[in-house]
Amino acid sequence: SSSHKLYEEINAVVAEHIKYSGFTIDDGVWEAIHEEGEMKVYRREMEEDGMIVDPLKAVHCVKGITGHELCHYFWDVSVRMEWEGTLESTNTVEVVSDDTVITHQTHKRVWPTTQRDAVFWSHIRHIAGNDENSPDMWMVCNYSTDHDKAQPSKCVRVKMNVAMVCETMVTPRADGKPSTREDLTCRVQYAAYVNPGGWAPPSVLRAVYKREYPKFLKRFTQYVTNATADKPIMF
Ligand SMILES: CCCc1ccc(-c2ccc(S(=O)(=O)CCO)cc2)cc1[C@H]1C[C@H]1c1ccccn1
Repeated sequence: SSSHKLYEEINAVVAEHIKYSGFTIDDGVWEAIHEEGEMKVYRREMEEDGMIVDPLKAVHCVKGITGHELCHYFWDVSVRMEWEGTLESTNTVEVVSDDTVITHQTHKRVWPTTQRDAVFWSHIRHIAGNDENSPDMWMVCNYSTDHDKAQPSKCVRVKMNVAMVCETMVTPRADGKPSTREDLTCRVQYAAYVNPGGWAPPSVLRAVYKREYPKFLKRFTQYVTNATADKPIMF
């Protein structure tokens, strides 16, 4: 229930991501590391106590799906192993409410770094737009948290703050018939702040992120396109 102690933090993190999801990348500070069709991936080089904590931002445009659908599949832990190629295991340690779960997941080891795991709350939210300058958005935030049911493990625990923010464009049909998937475009903004939790060779980490983030975004959006193709539109 929204009285749960987490909601104060959840609301603050959501507000922060809405503030920064202005869908503008001030090119001066963000370095493009990957461009493929509509997908553009950027990073800023940043270190904290000698550790690489490069913030990552990606924008994408996906035809034929809605922001609600993309966020639903990003939030739904039960399908995560189907699209997240770097995951070794995932375990839901608490269902906080019907829009918030706490998950403990381990990532496959990325040689030569030590294996990582993450414990985070994952919250899905619809932000109803009321006019042009406050668009209708769907958002999922994944934010590191502690949980006594998350077994201590051999892994190094990462700290992360991730947001998937989506807007849906529907082109009105000339014939006034109900929209079909050809009329849909989902504009995606993905932001990730991952602190690796322990030292790893900077060059290795930067190479991993440069390789893995575009791969994950491409594989995830393809997964949602396939999963929704023959289903009614979830607006
Ligand atoms: C040493 C750092 C290891 C490492 C820490 C963290 C993550 C990571 C965590 C969460 C999310 S997500 O967007 O919330 C989707 C839910 O899984 C994406 C990535 C990935 C890696 C490693 C495995 C690499 C990677 C990097 C980027 C994308 C996918 N995998």
